[in-house]
Amino acid sequence: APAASTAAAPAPVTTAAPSAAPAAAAKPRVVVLATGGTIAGAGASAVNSATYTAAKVPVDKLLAGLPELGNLATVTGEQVFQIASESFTNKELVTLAKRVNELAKRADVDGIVITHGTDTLEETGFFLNLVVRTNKPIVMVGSMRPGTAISADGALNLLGAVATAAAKDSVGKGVLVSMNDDIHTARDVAKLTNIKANAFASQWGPLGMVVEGKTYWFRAPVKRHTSASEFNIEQINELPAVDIVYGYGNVPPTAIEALGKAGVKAIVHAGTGNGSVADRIVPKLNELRGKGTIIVRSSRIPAGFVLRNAEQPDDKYDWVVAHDLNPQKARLLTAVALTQTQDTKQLQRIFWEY
Ligand SMILES: NC(=O)CC[C@H](N)C(=O)O
Repeated sequence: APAASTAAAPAPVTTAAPSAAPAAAAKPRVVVLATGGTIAGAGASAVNSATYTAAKVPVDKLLAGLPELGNLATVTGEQVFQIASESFTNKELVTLAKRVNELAKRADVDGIVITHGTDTLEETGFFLNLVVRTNKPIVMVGSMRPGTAISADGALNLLGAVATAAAKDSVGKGVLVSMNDDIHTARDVAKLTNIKANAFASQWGPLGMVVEGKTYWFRAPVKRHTSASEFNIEQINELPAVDIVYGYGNVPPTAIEALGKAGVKAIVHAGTGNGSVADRIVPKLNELRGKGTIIVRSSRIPAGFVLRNAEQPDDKYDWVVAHDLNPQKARLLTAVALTQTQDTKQLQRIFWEY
């Protein structure tokens, strides 16, 4: 058998028998970073599919319960946090992104899986997609039922996520979300259904599927991400204050006034319809814009996109539109972009490109 040092040599063009290098050496190495959520949840009984405590089970136990992972990759686990994802703050996002970045730079890591609560999974995934400069697969995964429930979905989702992180054809596709047999780009995906296992959907469709530990692809992202991003977590230590106000009938200006007083750097307005803004709210936003606050016009509608200068004269008001990003993702892109520029033309370019 050839020495192990020849393993990286170009593949022979003959049909000679494969080298007898140990199988373990050829296996992709995947690190599972655990942050909590239902995938680490536990309930009182097997019928408790929706009533349970999230973030209980440590990563070692999750991995030990799924020995089949060893057929796909050499898997190691690391507990980063043990929280429900609604309690994530900017601090956790930055800490996690820095850890993912460190691991992605290591020669002995081929892919990274992040177990996460589903409530803000799309936010963390999109943030990583913007700031971690790597081509290596980064795959987010969660579950809708705790491991103690009948028909728990966590084990299969985790198997799919490790398979996706281990797959060579996942390279360069940015941060992915592997849930319920689907593979989504973290940029497009959102939690759109509660309770049920098919919680996640992308308005432009998933990228592919993962079935019995094998990936199948049908499309690829066209927006800038990871290695093609102008942002880099190595230069980001904190995020500026950016918050969201919601649009609805009879909305008072109270929340906007409070955010203005709190000194937020930007407000994302989650408007009705095509990002429409109530007549009494417009002057409140413009008053803050006059003081330098960035105004981003998004929509509470989960599909379609906000068209610039429709519904509101964005050029005249010097506002930015969120394109097709939902308000929570628009918050993150605004915060990341503000670490580089305050210029609204640049900010709008960034919203078109990412
Ligand atoms: N299905 C879930 O993961 C939801 C549990 C919890 N609210 C969380 O987001 O962490």
